[in-house]
Amino acid sequence: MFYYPNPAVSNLEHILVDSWGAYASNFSSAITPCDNYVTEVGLPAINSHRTTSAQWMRVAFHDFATADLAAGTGGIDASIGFETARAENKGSAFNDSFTFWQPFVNEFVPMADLLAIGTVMSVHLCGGKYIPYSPGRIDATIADPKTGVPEPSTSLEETLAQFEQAGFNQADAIALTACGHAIGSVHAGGFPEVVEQSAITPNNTNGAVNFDETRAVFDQAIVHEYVDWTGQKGGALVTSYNETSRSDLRLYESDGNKTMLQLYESGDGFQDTCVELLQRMINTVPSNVQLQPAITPALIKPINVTWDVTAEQQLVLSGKIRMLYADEIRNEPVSVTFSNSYTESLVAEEGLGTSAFKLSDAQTNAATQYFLFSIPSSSVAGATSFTVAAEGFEAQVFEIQDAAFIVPSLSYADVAKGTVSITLAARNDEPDFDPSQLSVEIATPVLQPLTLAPKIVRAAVQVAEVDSPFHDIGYWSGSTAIEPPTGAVSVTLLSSGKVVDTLLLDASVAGW
Ligand code: HEM
Repeated sequence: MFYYPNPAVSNLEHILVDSWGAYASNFSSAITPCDNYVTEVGLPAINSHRTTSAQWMRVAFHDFATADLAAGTGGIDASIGFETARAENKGSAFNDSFTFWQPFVNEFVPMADLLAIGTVMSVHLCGGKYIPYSPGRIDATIADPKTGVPEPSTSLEETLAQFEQAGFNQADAIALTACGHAIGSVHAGGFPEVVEQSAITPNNTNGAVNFDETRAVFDQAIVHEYVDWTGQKGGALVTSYNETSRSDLRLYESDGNKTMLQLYESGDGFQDTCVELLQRMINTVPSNVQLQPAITPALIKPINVTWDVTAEQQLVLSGKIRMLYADEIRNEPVSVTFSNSYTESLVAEEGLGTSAFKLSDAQTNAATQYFLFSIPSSSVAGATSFTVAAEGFEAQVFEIQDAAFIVPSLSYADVAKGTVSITLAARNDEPDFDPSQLSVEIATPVLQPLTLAPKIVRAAVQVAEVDSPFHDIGYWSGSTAIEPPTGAVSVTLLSSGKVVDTLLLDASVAGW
């Protein structure tokens, strides 16, 4: 299967862009609407007063908070998964979030990248601006030996020292905390030292006290209600019955409320401040990690483009093209032209999608439309690329190759048997292509002890030539044992060590 520009960016771009409607990513569905609690369903979810979007941002903060900038350790590396038994990481947010994110982890998408994109999505879908999102984080394999997430009882001096070590000065610490506490609640269930148990009622089963009157909207209300002393007055960490637990009050007052007043007066500037600080937070990574350039929404995106063999033994190139429109869907034709000159005008599917993105200062959210194609190999023989063109779009070229590929309909993970079976197809009539140089590797995300973040187990698959229905294409098959996968098993086909094809098997909720 061809992933553009690569499997990691293709997967993560889907999460970023496809928010609602046709092919909405199951990731954003968890925080739609923004007060949704995905861990429970129906009335229990509503009465829980837990907020998945808020939990995601809290998890990112706690993973980040043990960063030591000078030492180059910690930051967003999903080590928080190993650290949930620490008193400083009380509450259900960590296990709830990791349980939800687990099926999305695969060889190309580490838990740490999901942790970061969780904050981007919560802010972006729930009223805030887009935090430029760069992938490339690496999952920790052990707990961060360093502790130090601020708690409600932590002294001001220690709290500021903890932020300082992670690269945030006093003004940053105040503003970042106000941004974080723009959504969500403090729960008496986990924090009886902050919220009195009387807050727990049949309609509020965890005794949630919201930070502001707009619990699930990423807005400035937290700052207004604190400064104006209205509504929730900044929330339970300001007003707690227990003076020791008034950590937000101590922090906000630590510079004589200067930062909070500046945020108050900055209007929309609050959102920009949050973008800047939250971006710094999610981009704080161990010094050996190199983040990739920020992902931008693809205006033209080929999806699930692959060679496959039909039941009638016909070799076909199929897939879809997602078009992303800044405003209205245009009913102009979309065409695909192959490098051998074969061209087709594509027909749109009925279902439309909506993105949380607004493109190039458009007033409305961007919209998506999908175009299917399925083309016999005889029409595109020898083609090495295809060009997608449509009125109002710059035409884009996407590379393909047909020397060798993993056959999707003949490759599968059998979870009950604990095996992966792969069939690959390769041309045996091309003088400069030698099928004997092909090798297959798989990478399986599996459970590991002490954290809900899967680890990736790699294995080679030995293949042997088998019968093929074609005279110019040979088949090679093989299988290998795997542990139960938690997400998509990735299959990589290499020719003399160079990747020629990739296929994610059983992507289920993480797929298209
Ligand atoms: C002095 C610093 C901080 C302290 C002491 C603190 C403490 C807390 C506590 C006790 C809760 C309640 C959790 C629960 O009941 O489930 C909470 C919630 C939350 N915190 Fe913080 N926090 C701090 C800074 C931050 C920062 C910097 C962020 C993010 C940038 C953040 C994001 C959140 C969010 C989103 C929630 C709501 C979670 C939910 O509704 O489930 N916090 N915080």
